[in-house]
Amino acid sequence: MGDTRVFKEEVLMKVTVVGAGNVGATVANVVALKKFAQEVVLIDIKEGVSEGKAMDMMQCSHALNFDTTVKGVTNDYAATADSDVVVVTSGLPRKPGMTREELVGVNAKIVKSVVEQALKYSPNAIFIIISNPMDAMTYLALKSTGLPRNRVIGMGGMLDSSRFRYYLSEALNAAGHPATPSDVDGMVIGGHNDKTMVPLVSIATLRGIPVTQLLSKEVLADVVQKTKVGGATLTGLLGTSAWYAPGASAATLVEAIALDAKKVIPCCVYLEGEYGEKELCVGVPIVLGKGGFEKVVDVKLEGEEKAKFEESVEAARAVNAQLGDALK
Ligand SMILES: NC(=O)C1=CN([C@@H]2O[C@H](COP(=O)(O)OP(=O)(O)OC[C@H]3O[C@@H](n4cnc5c(N)ncnc54)[C@H](O)[C@@H]3O)[C@@H](O)[C@H]2O)C=CC1
Ligand SMILES: O=C([O-])CC(=O)C(=O)O
Repeated sequence: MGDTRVFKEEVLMKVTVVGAGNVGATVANVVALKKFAQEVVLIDIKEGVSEGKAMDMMQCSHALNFDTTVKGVTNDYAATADSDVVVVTSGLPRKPGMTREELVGVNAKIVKSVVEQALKYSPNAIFIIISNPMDAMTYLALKSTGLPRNRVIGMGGMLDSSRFRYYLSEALNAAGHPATPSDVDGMVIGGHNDKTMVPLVSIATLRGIPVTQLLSKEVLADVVQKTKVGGATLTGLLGTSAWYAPGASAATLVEAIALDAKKVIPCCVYLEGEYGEKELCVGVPIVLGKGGFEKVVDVKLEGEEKAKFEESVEAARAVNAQLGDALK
């Protein structure tokens, strides 16, 4: 079968994934499949679950040809020491009928405690926050650790943009323009919530052709609405929230860091005046490379999209206000 190792000396990356549930296990699995990391440590509080999932993944390595070591541990942060990236998925998922924001109280305690423990053992790590409500959890992780803002990144925009591309491709196909989600370019910014995320219709394209030239206003409004409630739709179908696309999206962020890819990806980061905002974390396009986020990319927002982004910022601030004592 030959040597399939793809590690370069400078890409000997160690990744910790906190939470070995649906999303965390998927992140670990996709990171291993992508073959850029030397080691993935999966950690959970449930006895045996991380160990079992890691063992199951390692037993894929022959069939799927990867050399990453996946290790599972229960509560043993020493095993996570010197990780380059820590992905935080620990916490409750929502059930059908709930909003992500309803998870704020219970997940704030979990996220604060795991970030503090992980940081003790991996003082140089970049943190990727997944737990919901993600924008508030990213803000909490940043404020409670005092880390520089480039090392605390929330994942939501990558996933919401994938859903936007998916729904755009469906609408394009129905209108007689053959398209797969990967033929479509589209970005979602703002908060990761059902009501105020901002799919940027004005700059979405099918292989360079503006979708506004191919789809009616009514169809585009429907695509936007489906994108916004994409997570709730899946939660209704599954009885718990989604994991395949969330896991793949998080692994893609880890990969961009590992390979110093300098990819432009919408992520939730702390703003210091960009987009006219400060003192909160919300989704905007950033350049992602080995130092974490290297810069915020400015998209000139106009008209309705600008107003919608401002609404989204206000919604994110309102959830941050509920963090209360967790921020102390
Ligand atoms: N940002 C995003 O785009 C997305 C966020 N999510 C969020 O990710 C989180 C995880 O979702 P799922 O994996 O589906 O849930 P899950 O219930 O399948 O897994 C969560 C895991 O976290 C573990 N956990 C709880 N407290 C812990 C602690 N203190 N330390 C370590 N592990 C702990 C649990 O034992 C469980 O195994 C939820 O908050 C969900 O809302 C889910 C999908 C997308
Ligand atoms: O919908 C949820 O609660 C989980 C999530 O954030 C997503 O899938 O977008």
